[in-house]
Amino acid sequence: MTVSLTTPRPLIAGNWKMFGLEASLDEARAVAAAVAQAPPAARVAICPPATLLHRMADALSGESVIVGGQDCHAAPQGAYTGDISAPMLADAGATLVILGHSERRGSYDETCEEVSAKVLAALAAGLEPVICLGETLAQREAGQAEPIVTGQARNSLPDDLSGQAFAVAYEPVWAIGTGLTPTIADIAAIHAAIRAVLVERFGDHGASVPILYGGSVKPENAAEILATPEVGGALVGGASLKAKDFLAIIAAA
Ligand SMILES: O=C(COP(=O)(O)O)[C@@H](O)CO
Repeated sequence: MTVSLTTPRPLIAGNWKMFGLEASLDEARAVAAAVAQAPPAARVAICPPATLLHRMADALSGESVIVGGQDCHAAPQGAYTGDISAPMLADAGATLVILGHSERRGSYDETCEEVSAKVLAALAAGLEPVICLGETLAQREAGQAEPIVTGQARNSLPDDLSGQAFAVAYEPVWAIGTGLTPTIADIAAIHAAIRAVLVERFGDHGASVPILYGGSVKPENAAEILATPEVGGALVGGASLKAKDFLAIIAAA
């Protein structure tokens, strides 16, 4: 991790996706207890399914582990069956929200423009958006990874983000849940390209926005990935479901 005076603490966020019932709260409690006992260098977040959000926020109230949502609608309320709005996430105790995850871009045809609108909705509700970007395997094999990801960065981030707390996550689609990861050189190259877009768009503020890496982050590879230039944290899927694994990744930061 390249840490400069303007670099905030790295962020290690667990995305539980559609996993977790009441009993899973014990894993979150175990993470919070360990973080309280030995405060890590990183900020720590857990993003459970919406059904657990309120209960997890209550269970972790007073702890330094923050709780986040996995998506939100761009409107604050309305007739949108099955959706959840940013003010609702905040009301349930979330302080952060993952937006534009490839599973949503892929399964729900979410466009960059929709993601951008959600970013504004999240900020208006006081949430810190974590905006996901990433190329497919076909795009990488066609030599298009960098233009695809920088294009997503340009189009998924609204113009006026000055002074706002947000983070970006580079998550190659082909690395999610597969055990595959890009080379460290490839991660560094894409992170540098994202950084250039952030600086071009937001000046000094863009220089300090954390850029997380996500995709098959495990205890075994976390230290090397987190030591890569411009990697400002990790967005962790499967390995965040077990406190032991998630804590090992947090310790690597
Ligand atoms: O999708 C992600 C990566 O999942 P892994 O199971 O860690 O490959 C990322 O958003 C974290 O959920």
